[in-house]
Amino acid sequence: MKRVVIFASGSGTNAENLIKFFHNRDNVSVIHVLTNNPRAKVLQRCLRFGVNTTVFNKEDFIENHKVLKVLKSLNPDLIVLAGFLWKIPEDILKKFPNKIINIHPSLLPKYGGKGMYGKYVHEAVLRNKEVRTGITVHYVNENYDDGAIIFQTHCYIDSLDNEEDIAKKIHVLEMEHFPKVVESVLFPNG
Ligand SMILES: Nc1nc2c(c(=O)[nH]1)N[C@@H](CN(C=O)c1ccc(C(=O)N[C@@H](CCC(=O)O)C(=O)O)cc1)CN2
Ligand SMILES: NCC(=O)N[C@@H]1O[C@H](COP(=O)([O-])[O-])[C@@H](O)[C@H]1O
Repeated sequence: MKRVVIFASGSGTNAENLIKFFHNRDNVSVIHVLTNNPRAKVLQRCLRFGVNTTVFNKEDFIENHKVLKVLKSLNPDLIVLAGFLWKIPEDILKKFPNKIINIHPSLLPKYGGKGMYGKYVHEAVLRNKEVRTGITVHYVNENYDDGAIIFQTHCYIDSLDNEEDIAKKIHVLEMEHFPKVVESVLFPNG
């Protein structure tokens, strides 16, 4: 059984989508969700599906390595960042090399890096009058949005689209593709 752990900071629609996708599989389980936000809606979603959660603060994450200790006890095969808004620190990266992936709501390398998350990405895409945007799933390294790209797919931006319209198009792509990308990472040989 492949063990998947998710980090999320907000609504958690991607986390829920992954939990549902793997819910009745006998070879993959989303065993735990961690968040830095005690008010994150992802916590309610996990409660509904009986998925255990951990809420942590900056000290646990960076100073006392409590999050690393939790991850070691969980022993995940894959760590998935799904709307997680803090930088994964060196200690976790070193402990789980090539085992951490992230979903980003743009066609990297464009519109990535510090400050580029959620609506800020869509606003920048709009501001620059892009005709296409999309999603990228990539491995996580010490920088934001800089790791090896695993998957990308795109959608088109219509002239009347606003930031919310783009967010909806991105959401559709994420719901459709992310679980299958996670599965392909877990089982690279099919
Ligand atoms: N080591 C890594 N950690 C994380 C990565 C990564 O690629 N390497 N990806 C991010 C997710 N992400 C984009 O996909 C991202 C999230 C947040 C930010 C950002 O600028 N955050 C702010 C803090 C925001 C807040 O606390 O509300 C900041 O760092 O000042 C950029 C990119 C997850 N972790
Ligand atoms: N740079 C990271 C970033 O912007 N991630 C984005 O946050 C959203 C989380 O939605 P969710 O909480 O409903 O899954 C998703 O669109 C994800 O691509």
